[in-house]
Amino acid sequence: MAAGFYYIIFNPAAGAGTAVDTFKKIQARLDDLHIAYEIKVSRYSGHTIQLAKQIGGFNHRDDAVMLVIGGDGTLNQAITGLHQTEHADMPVAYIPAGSGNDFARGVGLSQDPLKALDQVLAADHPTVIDIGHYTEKTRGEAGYFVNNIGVGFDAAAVAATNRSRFKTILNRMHLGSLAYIVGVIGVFFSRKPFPVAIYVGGKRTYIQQAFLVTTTNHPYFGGGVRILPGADPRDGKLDLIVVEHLNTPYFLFLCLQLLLGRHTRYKRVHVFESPRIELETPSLEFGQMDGEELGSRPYELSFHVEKQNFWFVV
Ligand SMILES: Nc1ncnc2c1ncn2[C@@H]1O[C@H](COP(=O)(O)OP(=O)(O)OP(=O)(O)O)[C@@H](O)[C@H]1O
Repeated sequence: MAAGFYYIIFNPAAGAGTAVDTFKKIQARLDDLHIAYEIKVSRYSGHTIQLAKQIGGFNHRDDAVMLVIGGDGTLNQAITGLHQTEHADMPVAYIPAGSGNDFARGVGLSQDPLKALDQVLAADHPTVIDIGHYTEKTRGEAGYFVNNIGVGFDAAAVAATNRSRFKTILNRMHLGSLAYIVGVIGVFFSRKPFPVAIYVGGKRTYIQQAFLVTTTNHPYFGGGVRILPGADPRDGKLDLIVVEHLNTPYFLFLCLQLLLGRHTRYKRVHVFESPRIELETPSLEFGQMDGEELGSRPYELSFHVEKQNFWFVV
């Protein structure tokens, strides 16, 4: 079955505004091909959730696909909104147009918008890919993530990057990953290790000196860093990595090994894989979800994996 209609959700703020050019290219190609669509533009932070709720709530077509043009945060919000309707099974197509685009990397979707559109248009049935669901008990929140949820180092780096005046400039130069690296260096010297308790398969693991605690759906985070090369977004499991910080030189060594893809072989790097994972941090820590800030708090998180219909071929 071919897609008969595309509901487009477009975030013009994604990629520090570079998504606008991407959107124009996609629209021109759809018009050339006489493909039917309707555009909904995200006008403020969080608006994408409302737009996806409207699409899922009012759609009556069996052949409709929701096509998201934006970054990982936009995709997250579109899926979150769709899951608040009776049409959570509507397939989601995606054109990466953000700064990091880790989901596209993680599932094998091209970073080139027109090539990604070719992958979308080549689909004739939904493709099922894992997404994560989380519940955060400290503040009674719940939701979905497509990439990862991090507590500690990466989340502090996201918070620092978002407050950085360099982010917009670097994004305009297509150097969004560099903005994140600047944030990483900034927090590296300011954050302290913290204790974390992990619960997987009925077993509790306590780690006293955790620094990075990231639960991920696929290998990438932070705009292309392969944090967990073995994480597979189609295996029905989530992966959790905890990197300890014993002292600065050793942590720097582990970071170097991470960049070389060899970090998981060291005993101060802990990897857990399961459809269900729980963790608790007693201290106030930063959190991030798909690159969006979750705020600072003691975290009590439960994760499980769910299946989502997507619409593209890889
Ligand atoms: N019209 C808008 N103006 C400002 N912000 C918006 C608007 N629409 C959505 N947003 C917000 O834009 C933010 C960034 O979106 P998104 O994550 O898609 O892009 P990105 O950060 O550039 O990409 P990535 O997450 O892939 O690095 C989200 O927090 C979203 O709520």
